[in-house]
Amino acid sequence: MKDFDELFAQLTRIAAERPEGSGTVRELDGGVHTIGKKIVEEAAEVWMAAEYETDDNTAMEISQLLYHLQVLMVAKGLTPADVYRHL
Ligand SMILES: N=c1c2ncn([C@@H]3O[C@H](COP(=O)(O)OP(=O)(O)OP(=O)(O)O)[C@@H](O)[C@H]3O)c2ncn1[C@@H]1O[C@H](COP(=O)(O)O)[C@@H](O)[C@H]1O
Repeated sequence: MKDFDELFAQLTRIAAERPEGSGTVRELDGGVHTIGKKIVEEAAEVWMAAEYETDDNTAMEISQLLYHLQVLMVAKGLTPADVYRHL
């Protein structure tokens, strides 16, 4: 099991090393517009899961939203510290 910071470190590494077959690399290559659309889509899936699905499905959709938010952070050069200082 990994936490937010561990996933961010993994995605930062992937962005630098660009391993073959990585979905993260594909998404980063799509750019901020593509990543942004994915975030909106996943946010809607979180909402629908919270209203109509199980808690476990909701947690899974939240994890996917967090992943796509992190991909956007990597694309923009933002770090978790940049976000945490607004919490
Ligand atoms: N946590 C995630 C994660 N959450 C969501 N996703 C992506 O988001 C998609 C889920 O979106 P949807 O529910 O819309 O499913 P979908 O419509 O079939 O997806 P698409 O066709 O839109 O890609 C998945 O298919 C993944 O592509 C993730 N991809 C990767 N990770 C983590 O990131 C790490 C690096 O991933 P790679 O770069 O692919 O190696 C992995 O080890 C995982 O830990």
